[in-house]
Amino acid sequence: MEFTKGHGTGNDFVILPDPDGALDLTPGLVAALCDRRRGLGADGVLRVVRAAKHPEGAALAGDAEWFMDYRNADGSVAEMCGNGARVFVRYLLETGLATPSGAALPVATRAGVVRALVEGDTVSVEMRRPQLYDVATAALGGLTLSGTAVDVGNPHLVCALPGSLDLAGLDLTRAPVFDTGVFPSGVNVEFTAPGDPVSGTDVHVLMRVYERGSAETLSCGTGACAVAAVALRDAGRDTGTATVDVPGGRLTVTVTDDSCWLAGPALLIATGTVTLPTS
Ligand SMILES: N[C@@H](CCC[C@H](N)C(=O)O)C(=O)O
Repeated sequence: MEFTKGHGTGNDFVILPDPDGALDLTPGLVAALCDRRRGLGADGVLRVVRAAKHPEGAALAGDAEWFMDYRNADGSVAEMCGNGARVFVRYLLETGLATPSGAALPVATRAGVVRALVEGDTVSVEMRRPQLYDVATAALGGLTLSGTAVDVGNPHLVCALPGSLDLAGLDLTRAPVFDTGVFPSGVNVEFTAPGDPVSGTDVHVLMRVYERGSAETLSCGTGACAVAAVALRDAGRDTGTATVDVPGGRLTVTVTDDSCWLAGPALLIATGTVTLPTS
């Protein structure tokens, strides 16, 4: 099987070209590819399939030729992956599956069509505007934190740490416990602390994340969008720009009246072939 490896701010993916949708991408195969000791190692898999050749893609594609079939490292399916979309677009352009033009490139995802612009190392993706919809808690060890539930196509819970706690000191080796009544399909949990002012942006937030299906990752693009929307709300704003620092680097999020732009580096680092047991 041919693969490419790529990442966006350290959120890493195995990319599988499958234009005709011929690959039997089982949860077991995804988990084997993402295994960091016995496989290639990744936070998730991006299957590159022509929208018309994928049962979900065909219904969702609109004007998009390509469908991003995203899977978490444990093999589960997710609706959306912000960093994945940015890496996916880098892959389409570098392999010639899409042609660079001044116009934004549409990509179909389970959360609808997103549109991407590329400038040097930076890939920006326009996604839906995050919807803040509830208050919920996350428990981590002996700590219970209140947070905001946010829909970015996939589910998030954004919890600000009290000033007395150090973000870097949180133990994210175990999954936070959340309310399954609020999040029946699971949730990605972001922990945040305020950052020092950054010129040109309205808010600056430091974030760590425990992702549904992938455990702690170095970055989560949709998580950064959720965090930005909550920080802007807390600053009394509906729209604006946020700098979100994650363990893997820096993302910039711009929330507009009707959408959300996620910008940051997206890189391809290797290509090769892999053979793994499929069970
Ligand atoms: N890392 C991604 C999000 C991937 C999906 C997530 N784990 C979920 O299950 O919803 C991103 O960059 O957005």
